[in-house]
Amino acid sequence: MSGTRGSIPRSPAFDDTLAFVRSGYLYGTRRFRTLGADAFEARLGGRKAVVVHGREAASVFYEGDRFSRERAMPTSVQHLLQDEGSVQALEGLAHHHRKSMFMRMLDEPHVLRLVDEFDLQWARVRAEHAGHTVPLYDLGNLVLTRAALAWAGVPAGTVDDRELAGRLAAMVDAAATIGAPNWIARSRRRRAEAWAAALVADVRAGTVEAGEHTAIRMIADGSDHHGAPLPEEVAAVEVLNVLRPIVAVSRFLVFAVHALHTHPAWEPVLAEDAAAATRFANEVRRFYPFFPVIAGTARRDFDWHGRNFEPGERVILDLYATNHDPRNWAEPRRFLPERFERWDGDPNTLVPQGGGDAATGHRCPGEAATIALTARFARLAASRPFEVPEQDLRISLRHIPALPMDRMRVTMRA
Ligand code: HEM
Repeated sequence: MSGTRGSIPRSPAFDDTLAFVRSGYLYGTRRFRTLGADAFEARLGGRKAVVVHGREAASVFYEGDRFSRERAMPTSVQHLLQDEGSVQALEGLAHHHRKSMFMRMLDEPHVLRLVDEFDLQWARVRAEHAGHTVPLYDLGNLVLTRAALAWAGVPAGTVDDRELAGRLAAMVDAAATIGAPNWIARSRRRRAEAWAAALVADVRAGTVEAGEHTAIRMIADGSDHHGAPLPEEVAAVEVLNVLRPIVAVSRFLVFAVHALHTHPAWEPVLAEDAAAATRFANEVRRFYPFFPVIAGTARRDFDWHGRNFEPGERVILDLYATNHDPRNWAEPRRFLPERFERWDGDPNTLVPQGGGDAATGHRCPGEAATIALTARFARLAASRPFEVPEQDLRISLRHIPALPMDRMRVTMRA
């Protein structure tokens, strides 16, 4: 264990937990600025961590198999978002094998089918709410839940979709909470897991039919890297790992409408040009706040930044600061979709869904689906299916995960 230690500055506070709670998404950005460094050491949640950001940091964090997610995030976050036995908890061969299932499930033909389901469900919900003023966030959760269920191959009528939408959304909404709200969301999650486990059992027993290439079928038939079938509870966790994040795209739908409302010049452009809608979706993902950070635990000894990292050390990659890093993004605080006309596609500069390579590391396998759904909805919204009434459009960067104050209320046209 050679190498130097201490070339990375320390945060001035003994413990940064309160600073993180107070500053939210801007916690890292503020410390990087005052310390004049792109990495610093801090105590967070009573444990030491090295907080890092930027292109190079994202590459070290995501490439080269240096980090696991083991004991990296507080259990309150871990249990709501991924949970034990999930792809995110795996490393090496086991991870590679499970990840390939997700990559197949979320390839281009599957993404196209998901967008088609989304279109159908949007048309249905739009008609159901004609003339009403509703929070777009809640509507998005419902549309995406229905689309995800149909796409995944869950037979219609086997689950209360409104209730499931609430449970899936709560897993993300309550991830950063502690105490009662977190416990309530975790108990709602356990009920969703029980439903998913029963569904997997029914698909395996043949009492519920799921189409050949559907996500439910692929997970029910899934095996580990030794060829053994996935235990029912692990398969259930992975069912939720597909449904929950599809529903989470609702935040980006809201942000897309926020962006269109505040930059109306984009409306005619999006209506005309599908490629512009993709650039718009990417700028939504870069500009607006979603997951602030991702934590990892070093799996082995390595040197970075003139410092030696030991196995078990915790590193926190600041995703928000990386997405707003002026070294890679000119005028990072301006919403400029046209910047993606010239973007070089570097996997470690645009990291709202992680960095590196999705097939080999922990980068999100659902990125293409997220971009396609957000771009599709931006185009739908540009055709003005609703009015945006007077409301509080502010987005507090202190609240994780962020949303506009009034959850983006819209009045659906008849
Ligand atoms: C709402 C948009 C989304 C955001 C902001 C998001 C964000 C992320 C991030 C930051 C990671 C990396 C976690 C890490 O490094 O440990 C990740 C991983 C993951 N995401 Fe997403 N995601 C989104 C949508 C999706 C979708 C649509 C799916 C699937 C349908 C999905 C499934 C997953 C899975 C299974 C992983 C774990 C991958 C692994 O550990 O190898 N996500 N996501």
